[in-house]
Amino acid sequence: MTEEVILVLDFGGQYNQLIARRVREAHVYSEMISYKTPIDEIKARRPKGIIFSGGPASVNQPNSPTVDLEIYSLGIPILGICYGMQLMTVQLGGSVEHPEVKEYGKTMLTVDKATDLWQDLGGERPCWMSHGDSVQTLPEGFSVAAHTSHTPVAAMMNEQRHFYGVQFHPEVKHTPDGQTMLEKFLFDICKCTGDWTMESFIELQVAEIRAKVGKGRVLCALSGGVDSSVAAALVHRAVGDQLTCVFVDHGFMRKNEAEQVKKIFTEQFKLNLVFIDVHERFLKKLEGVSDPETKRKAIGNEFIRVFEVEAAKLGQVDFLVQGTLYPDIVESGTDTAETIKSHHNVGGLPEDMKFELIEPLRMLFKDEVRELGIELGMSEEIVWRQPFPGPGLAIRILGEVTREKLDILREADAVILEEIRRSGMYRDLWQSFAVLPSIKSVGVMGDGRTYEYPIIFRAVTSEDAMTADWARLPYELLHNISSRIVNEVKGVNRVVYDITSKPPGTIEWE
Ligand SMILES: Nc1ncnc2c1ncn2[C@@H]1O[C@H](COP(=O)(O)OP(=O)(O)OP(=O)(O)O)[C@@H](O)[C@H]1O
Ligand SMILES: O=c1[nH]c(=O)c2[nH+]cn([C@@H]3O[C@H](COP(=O)(O)O)[C@@H](O)[C@H]3O)c2[nH]1
Ligand SMILES: NC(=O)CC[C@H](N)C(=O)O
Ligand SMILES: [Mg+2]
Repeated sequence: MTEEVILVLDFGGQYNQLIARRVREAHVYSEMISYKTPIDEIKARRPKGIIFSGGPASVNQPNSPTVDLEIYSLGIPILGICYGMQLMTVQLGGSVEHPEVKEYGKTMLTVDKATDLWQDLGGERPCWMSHGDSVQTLPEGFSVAAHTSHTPVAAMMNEQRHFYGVQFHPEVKHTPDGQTMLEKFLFDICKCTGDWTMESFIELQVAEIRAKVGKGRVLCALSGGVDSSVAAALVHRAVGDQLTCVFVDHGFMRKNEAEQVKKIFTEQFKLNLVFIDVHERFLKKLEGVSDPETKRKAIGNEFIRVFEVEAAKLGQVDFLVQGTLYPDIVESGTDTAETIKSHHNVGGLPEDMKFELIEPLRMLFKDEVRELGIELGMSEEIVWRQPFPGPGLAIRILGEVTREKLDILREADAVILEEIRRSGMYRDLWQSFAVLPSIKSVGVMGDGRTYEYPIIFRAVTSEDAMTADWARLPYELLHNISSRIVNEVKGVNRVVYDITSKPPGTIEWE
């Protein structure tokens, strides 16, 4: 196995990680790193190629993100996408301007030079655009590879130096030939071999984890969800008995969940496993807290404090494994991306945490993790579980969390899951769950007036949680869920269905 890597320099934007993911789909390992990464670190990785991502800034603004000029003298092929192409243009002596007409969405591209990335791709083909700035004058040694009706330089290249720029986004599915172009960059230009597989990812991670941990002890935060289960299996393969998994029952789990996780994990895995029930502690921490970010941070903090107590019982523990995925990181905010919500395992961690984190999945998306889980021989029952957020029901109760609201929500949620499973749609849905707002409405039941909570039912489809759509469920199923909740769950007199996609909504309500 070769250890070739393509580095993606991140200049911002919520969807940039898709670039690295598309490269991995071509069986070449890829990671996205901040544009601020020092050039020496980039050189030390010895990438076969570098991709500059798009980003929200304009290269003509003062203090817009940039990269060390030395990058152009390393002899490594570079592909600039959108902002990345504009940056390459100005750094190499060309110019970028802000024309009257902007291009957003599907646009026809005319290929002028069907060589290199466009070998066998001549003529007209659709691409997906999202830019306000455009290349005005080419840097020396570059020629136009493609244009559109509004953008004379929609793609450019310097064949000698192996520098390429595209104004459009080859990483999105709306550019049908995008993957083909990327693959030409990887294989024809960067000369990658394309022998990267999940199996090789496992080998690489196992070796890295062993080197990092040495003879140390490791704690794994295990929720029974897909990500932490896969992370635990991977780390266990690397360090065996040096690993202890800790499941925290914070009281915000779903109906019977703690028992189910206990059963699955003691039956299927030979891991050191500790279950701790600290629901009183968590509930107390959330007393009087209703702001979503405050809640998330309080939960993230408390998780770590609980792990510290467990670690102390084991003696010296230096490492904490979490099943963090890429979307958790980007939503929590990065150098370039705005904070949407602080995931408990990223933005919610306390500053004074002493553990060193081991997060082998931090570059991956959920479907890649599922593939990895299957490769590791995990059961479908675990691999295909719908995601459940670490803070659990606490972020599905809008406003203050109380015992009463938790009980109501838990029962309503159980009805939903039961009906969804019965309908055979469980796997088709990314998530399906109940939310409890802290408001009440008037109803009439058995000729009497009621004044009780509504339940919000949310069901979404998604590929990676970065975007999602509300599920078009059959009316009959909606009816069953609604009538069962109102009839069976005390304290609820109304059910509403959330028909908001992401964006503009998020999947969870807090
Ligand atoms: N109840 C819990 N006990 C211990 N660790 C937890 C718990 N809940 C979450 N975590 C930790 O936080 C991480 C992030 O949670 P997240 O819900 O994103 O992942 P997951 O539960 O492993 O998988 P899934 O996304 O399928 O629910 C987990 O991977 C795990 O390390
Ligand atoms: O472990 C987690 N800790 C968190 O703090 C957290 N917040 C959201 N989520 C899950 O992330 C995905 C995207 O969620 P949103 O669309 O609500 O931002 C969805 O799958 C959410 O369930 C979390 N998972
Ligand atoms: N998507 C992008 O990278 C946009 C680049 C730049 N902000 C522009 O509008 O042209
Ligand atoms: Mg989870």
